[in-house]
Amino acid sequence: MEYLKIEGEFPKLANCAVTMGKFDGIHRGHRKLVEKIKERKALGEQAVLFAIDASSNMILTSAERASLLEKLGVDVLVECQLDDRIRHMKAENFIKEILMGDLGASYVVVGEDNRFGFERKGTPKLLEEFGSKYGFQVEILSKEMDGRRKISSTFIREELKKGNMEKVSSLMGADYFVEGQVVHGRGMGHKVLLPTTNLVPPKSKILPPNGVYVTSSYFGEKVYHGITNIGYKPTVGESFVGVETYLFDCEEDLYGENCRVDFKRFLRPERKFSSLEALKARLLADAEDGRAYFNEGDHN
Ligand SMILES: Cc1cc2nc3c(=O)[nH]c(=O)nc-3n(C[C@H](O)[C@H](O)[C@H](O)COP(=O)(O)O)c2cc1C
Ligand SMILES: Nc1ncnc2c1ncn2[C@@H]1O[C@H](COP(=O)(O)OP(=O)(O)OP(=O)(O)O)[C@@H](O)[C@H]1O
Repeated sequence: MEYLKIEGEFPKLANCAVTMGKFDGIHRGHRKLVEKIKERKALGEQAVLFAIDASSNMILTSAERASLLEKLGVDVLVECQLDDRIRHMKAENFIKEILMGDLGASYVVVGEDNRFGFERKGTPKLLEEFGSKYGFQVEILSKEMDGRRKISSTFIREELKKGNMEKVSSLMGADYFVEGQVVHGRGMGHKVLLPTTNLVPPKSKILPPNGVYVTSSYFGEKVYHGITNIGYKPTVGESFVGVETYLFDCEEDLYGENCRVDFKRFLRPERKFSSLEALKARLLADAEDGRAYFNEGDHN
């Protein structure tokens, strides 16, 4: 996949099947649009995703989103900051200058309530009018629903803030995750409690509430089930929010490795324990709850 971060001028592309929007989280609705642009590859078009980059309070960081879109089969990711030029560009000019002029769109697909351009005046109907006048095809998709509510990044952020990880997974069509390099903690876990892997989550990413979760940790193709604490470790006191995982049945040295932690279910809030012994007893009980989750039904 070609990853084009726009700073100023847009690249000149041609014969593109384009979808556009903010695309934070890549949820089930977004995946439908990605499938549509991929279908157009059979006609010799490039599958292009035009994403506005919000860069803070994200479900996925820009790098995580790029890597996911590459796996999903997007050919070109055009990522653009919502700067003054884009914010003030009239919808008609956005279609003419960027969609038609720069991206050479031959096909555009958006959701039915997509809005773009200055004051969000651009609509799917406007795209259709330009499409029939200038000869590019436009497809408007109905919204992917969860019961009676439309799936959106806003909906996912709300559920993430509640720690409702099963709902988040169902809306996204994949688990919420945190990625990073395994770093050294203070080593106390290993000596007094249980061995753990520590990650420092990216600052731009929204985290679910501090607490303990059932997780799967991926090291390349290798996966370990486990339980993860998000928080400040109040019993011992830490100055930053960490993501710390006890991996079941793992005796490997994983320091320095890249890891992706997929969040499955919230178990309990983080709390301050009166002693490390009390914390350890709780961790062992949490581990039993975590193992029970993976023995239920088809969880993996
Ligand atoms: C699954 C899990 C749950 C945890 N829950 C808590 C908690 O509720 N309260 C707390 O103060 N620390 C909690 N911790 C963090 C421990 O305090 C931490 O493992 C210990 O302080 C060792 O940290 P270190 O690796 O930085 O030495 C938890 C850690 C894990 C892995
Ligand atoms: N549930 C959905 N079903 C189909 N298409 C969708 C759905 N949600 C968004 N889209 C479309 O995906 C593109 C990107 O959407 P965008 O990320 O901007 O909105 P969103 O997911 O509703 O997020 P937010 O809540 O932040 O507005 C747009 O074309 C939008 O219409």
